[in-house]
Amino acid sequence: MLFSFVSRRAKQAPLWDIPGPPSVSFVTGNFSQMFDAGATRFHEYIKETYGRVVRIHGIFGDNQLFISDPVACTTILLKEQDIFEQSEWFIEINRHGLGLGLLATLGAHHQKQRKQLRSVFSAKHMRSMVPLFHRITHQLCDILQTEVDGDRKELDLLERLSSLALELIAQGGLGCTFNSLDPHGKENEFREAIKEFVPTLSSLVMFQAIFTRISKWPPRLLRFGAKLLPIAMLHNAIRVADVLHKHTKMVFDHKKALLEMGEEEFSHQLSEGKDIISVLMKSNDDAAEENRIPDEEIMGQMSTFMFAATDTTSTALSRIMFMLSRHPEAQEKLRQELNAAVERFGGSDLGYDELLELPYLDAVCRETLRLFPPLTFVSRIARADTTLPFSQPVQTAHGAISSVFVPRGTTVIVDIAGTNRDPLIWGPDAAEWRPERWLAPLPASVSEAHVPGVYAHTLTFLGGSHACIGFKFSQLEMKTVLSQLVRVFRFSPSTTTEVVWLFRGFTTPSVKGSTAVGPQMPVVVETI
Ligand code: HEM
Repeated sequence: MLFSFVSRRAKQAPLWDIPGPPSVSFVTGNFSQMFDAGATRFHEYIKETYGRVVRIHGIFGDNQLFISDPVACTTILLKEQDIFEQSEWFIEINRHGLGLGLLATLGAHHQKQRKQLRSVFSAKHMRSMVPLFHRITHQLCDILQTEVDGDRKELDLLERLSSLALELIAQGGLGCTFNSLDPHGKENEFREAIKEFVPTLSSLVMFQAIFTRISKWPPRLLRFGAKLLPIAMLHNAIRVADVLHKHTKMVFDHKKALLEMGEEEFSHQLSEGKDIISVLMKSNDDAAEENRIPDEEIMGQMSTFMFAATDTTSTALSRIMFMLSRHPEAQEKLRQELNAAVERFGGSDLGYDELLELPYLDAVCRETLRLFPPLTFVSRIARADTTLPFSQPVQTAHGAISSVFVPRGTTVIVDIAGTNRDPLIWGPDAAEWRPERWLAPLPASVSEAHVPGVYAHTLTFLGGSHACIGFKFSQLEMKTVLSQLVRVFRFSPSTTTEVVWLFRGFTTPSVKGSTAVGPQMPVVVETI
């Protein structure tokens, strides 16, 4: 272990020349700055100061690259995606915590799973989700109406939008409910376990090296060993994983029993059998034996979707509502577009085609997701020695270089936010929130940059084989929610508190001066 550490440091010599911030700790390098509450500002600072390719220090002087160069990103995410893979730690911890879903597989196994899931995330199927999304959003509107009581009131919108996001994926993804939007709904342990998953993962980071080495041990043995150790966070991780497994199994078994009773019974579910997992199970049932997805993997996808869809969606929705509350003219323009569409189409809820054809609604979503991607970076590890090319020369102490040798084992971090707000791509106003930019042709620099993302020339939903599989689902959720909220209510900033956005894995809102209370986003809500 020591030998491989030392030999990797020696092979990393070419990386030492890449400019970057000084290390602040011999043990943890720049990690505290990379991950603490002010991390987003640090990420912006190092890009502004050192450029699109930055060397940062990891544990014990490990050299890592923080990259927003589009050509380097294309190599990492597309051209050499088989070399730049998720770390073993990420894959193994997800396998133990969430099960054998998309976040726990690589290579051919992962490709096979993506293929199996393609049709359930297709536009054809997404269309049938819209009435369900509307029904859930109506529930939120009813709650807000009761709270506002025909007047205006300051409310923590984050809490309401998080419950909404959870219910959208629970019903749309799994066809079950957590009663998150029921004012009398009881605490639900599955819901709590989903919320606890990210903090639990973060608490285990210090066991990363040892866990990666023993993760293939039989689960019973691992669990037995962990329980013997007097370490509360390990016991907590086992509890969270057990709750997730217990509930996904319960939902799965229920669906399986309905499926065996026949099509009619199956369609009597909350989602009328239109949720993602029901569609998957139905097509699996119809598939030839050799093409069937094992039950264990379907259950793994269930926890994976719950985990991947909840905080990302609530963060995105919160940021959109935050920006609209601070830009009343944009909010009014959106409201007018929505009202005109409802009048034109003669109904109160806009359908799939109508939602997708509204330019300003689309511009508000694109601009917010460009400037404030819920996941601001992703990490990959080079599984083999390779060379990373750049779009423009990087200045080092020994002259300009147009590529760098990256030895096996090096961590590269794709700076999603930095790429999305790069002034060389988006122009001098790249850091401004300006939905209007999407209503005119984009500058040539945008298409010429060839950013390897699946959405709107950005990396918000990433690109390559691990690109977000739920990005169409998520687009539709956001548009459906906005189409109702903005027509029924007016939103304005809190008059008593200031909201600050802090890094907690996702960039989440808090009240300045009371950050210890946890995430919240007070906004004044007024009935129109
Ligand atoms: C605004 C909302 C969302 C954003 C910004 C987002 C972003 C992302 C990103 C950046 C990744 C790549 C992570 C990595 O490779 O390390 C990803 C993966 C993934 N997302 Fe999303 N996501 C969102 C919503 C959703 C929703 C609603 C679902 C499910 C219905 C979903 C399911 C997934 C899954 C399963 C993966 C893993 C894909 C794979 O590894 O093949 N996401 N997402």
